[in-house]
Amino acid sequence: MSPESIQNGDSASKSIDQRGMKRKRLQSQEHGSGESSTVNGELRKEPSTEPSPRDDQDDYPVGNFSPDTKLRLGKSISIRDLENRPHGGVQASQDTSTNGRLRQLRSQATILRKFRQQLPIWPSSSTIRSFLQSDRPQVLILTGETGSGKSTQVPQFLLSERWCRNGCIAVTEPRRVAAIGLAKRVGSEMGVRLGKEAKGLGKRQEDSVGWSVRLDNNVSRARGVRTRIKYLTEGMLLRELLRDPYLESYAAVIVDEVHERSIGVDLLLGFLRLLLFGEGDGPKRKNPLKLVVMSATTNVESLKEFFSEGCPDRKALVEQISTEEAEGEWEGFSDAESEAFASKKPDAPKKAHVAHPQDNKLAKAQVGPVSSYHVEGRQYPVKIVYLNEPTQDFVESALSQIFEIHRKEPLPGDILVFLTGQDTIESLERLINQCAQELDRKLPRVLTLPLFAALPQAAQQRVFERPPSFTRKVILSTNLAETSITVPGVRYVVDSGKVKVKQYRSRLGLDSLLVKPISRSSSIQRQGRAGREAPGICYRLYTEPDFLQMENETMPEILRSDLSGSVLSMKACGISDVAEFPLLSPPPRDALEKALIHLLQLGALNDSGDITEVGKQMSKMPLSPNLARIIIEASQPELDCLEDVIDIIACLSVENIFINVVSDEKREQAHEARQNLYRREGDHLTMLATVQAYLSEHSNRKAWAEKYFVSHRAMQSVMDIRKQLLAQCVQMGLSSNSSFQNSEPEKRTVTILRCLLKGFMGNIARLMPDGSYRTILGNQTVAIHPSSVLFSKKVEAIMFSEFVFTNKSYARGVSSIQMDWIGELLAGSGI
Ligand SMILES: Nc1ncnc2c1ncn2[C@@H]1O[C@H](COP(=O)(O)OP(=O)(O)OP(=O)(O)O)[C@@H](O)[C@H]1O
Repeated sequence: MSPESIQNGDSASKSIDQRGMKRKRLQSQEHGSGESSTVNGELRKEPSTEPSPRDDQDDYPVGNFSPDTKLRLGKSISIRDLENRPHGGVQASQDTSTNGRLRQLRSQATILRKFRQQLPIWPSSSTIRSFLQSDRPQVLILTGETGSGKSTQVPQFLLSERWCRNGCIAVTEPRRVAAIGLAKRVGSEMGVRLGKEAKGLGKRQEDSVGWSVRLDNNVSRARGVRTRIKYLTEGMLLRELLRDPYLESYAAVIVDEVHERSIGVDLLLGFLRLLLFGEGDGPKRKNPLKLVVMSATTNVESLKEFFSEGCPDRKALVEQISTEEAEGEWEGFSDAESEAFASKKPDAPKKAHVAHPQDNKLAKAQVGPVSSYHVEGRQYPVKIVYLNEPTQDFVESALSQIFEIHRKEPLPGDILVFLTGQDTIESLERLINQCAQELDRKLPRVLTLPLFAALPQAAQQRVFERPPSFTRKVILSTNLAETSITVPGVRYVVDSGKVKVKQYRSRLGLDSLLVKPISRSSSIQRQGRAGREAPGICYRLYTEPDFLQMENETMPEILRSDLSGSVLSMKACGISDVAEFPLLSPPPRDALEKALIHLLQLGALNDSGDITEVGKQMSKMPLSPNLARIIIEASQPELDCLEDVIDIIACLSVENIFINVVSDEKREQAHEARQNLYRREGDHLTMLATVQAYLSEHSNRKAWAEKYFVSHRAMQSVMDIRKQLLAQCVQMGLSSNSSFQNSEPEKRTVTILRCLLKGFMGNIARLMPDGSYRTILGNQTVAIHPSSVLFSKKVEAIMFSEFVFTNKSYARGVSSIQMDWIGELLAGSGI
């Protein structure tokens, strides 16, 4: 079985309408963007994946129920019953008025309340609230099994607190798909309208739940609407900090899935610690902020230590606890005691009960600024199955595991498979579709759905939809689905045990992408995507000894990444001495210095290390400093190639716009078909030509993409990102006039490449006499990646956008440049 043999590409065609290459400026409308899915290997045309007005409504994801989940509501109602009713479980009503809609939402919330009451976290509601009741800033570190109800319930528990009555709760999630899914679910549970759907109710206040993620800010701005809970990605809250440094619009912040230790989480924890405890200047807000840090798998002690270090009352707190311990009145909360209390075990230590804040007014006043609590219990068991022998090829093992489950297990029971990236997902998708065509007709059909970051948002949301009847969903995901999300219907998890991680090599100043074993914490999170609606099974495609050898936790991103973006965020938020910024895992000093130097070279900082105007603009963009610098350069009136550069950057933000073909025959066909898109200057201008040709296609973009072996899916994401970047540039007053389009093509090409060079000045290599390329900074040998249009070409120097290390060091996204440009650039940047 070869993964590419299922391609539907037409025979190669050389003729691209040259007029079609000229596009309308600023055009970002999609045409023919209907996404396809594959049911039993047959391509099906689905409705357009462009967000429709219904996408923000909770028509299917009224709680995203799986069809047969019994709510355990007592005798008669199952989720299937609910789904069969319009509006997720409310009697059919012709009343489409606002009041009618609100009534429907409320009935649905009443039904869901019974489900919520069954969650392991439910009995701990008042305990959790009592940790945050003092009139000082407080932190609660909350742990509990996957699926116990942390992400959906904790914000709702806090809403009724006195200190929260007029505020909003921000809940951060590592990824947008989780933020949107949770907002929808919690909106249904609360019985309120979501985001912009809430319009206000005249004299009465209307409560709402919203979300804010890249490309999509769904928060109502209507008068009379109070957004009570807002789910957002960590990056979005960091950006809000730039606008509202004291986060005055929030009464509480909940940082969810802290174990992921993304750079965003670590920076947020640092900013929040400063905001809560001031450190030097005292707390910085009028009302004390409450912070809850949550995860199923985290190191509670290190978090406690981190926040306690920043807390000015720390000494007093420690003394107070120890005095009272001696008196036998206050025990604080050891995990065992909390657990015993939460589960109301008859043998719970009496002292723990006495010490419980909700039961003891004195103790309530003494709950310290930093506490921790563990919620005991999980909803449904998940059986773990290991391989007996290690596998050499996890894609093939996943394929046989999927079909074993499919043949053996009855419906319902969708399968969620964890893989490393878009490339492995797409190969497995093709293999599954091939095998599915040969399936016995008596077996259910198979619907494969990919899920990775570069997928357009609407396509990502499809994994939450209910499959057609007699069909099993097989979701192929990166670690995007690893935490926070509940994919309805999933009973089986297949875990490859691998993840693709970015690793920064500070000596070389280059990022590389590596496939590595996951940590135990990730493995537990992956397992936890089953057992959320019914008992489940997790098939680990590794042996038990391999599991035991895994690192406990994933290495924090801040210790393995280029820190330029983080340092820029700190500088933009007014942190002058970044080495003093509180971080849970402080990175080595030389990594910080490298980042400072890099930002200086980019012109984001001045010689005194202060942020410049250019740096401030860069910090507002949802891009790495390199890419943000390129955009600013391109918007200079004398260069003025902003829109072309945006098209290239949008392509760089997805994994690959071209379909990865494997066999020699297909490769030749693809090469032939793409001839008119290829540019001799290299990959960046080839990307630009491809976007322009795609935009000029008005009849059927999907067919166009197939014909040129271009990934339609990737191009849809490119269109999304492009639209967002154009809007962002307009908002920031960066614009271009049309004269650039009229200038000579040769001159335009040089201008674009020189703009790119401004951001990629660390990624340049020159040709050596022996025919190899060596980087100018770092003196590292790199080869041009086989996927590049410049593969095996010899040019005097190259610039590249990505460094990949597989069996050797490769430059990916390569353009040919001239040595004299480099000379001018280096002279200007003071390197
Ligand atoms: N979108 C949804 N559709 C259906 N059920 C959901 C949805 N979101 C949550 N649930 C149900 O609510 C339960 C609690 O989910 P929640 O996300 O609050 O748990 P959690 O403790 O935060 O889990 P994790 O640590 O894995 O993120 C889930 O196990 C599931 O049964």
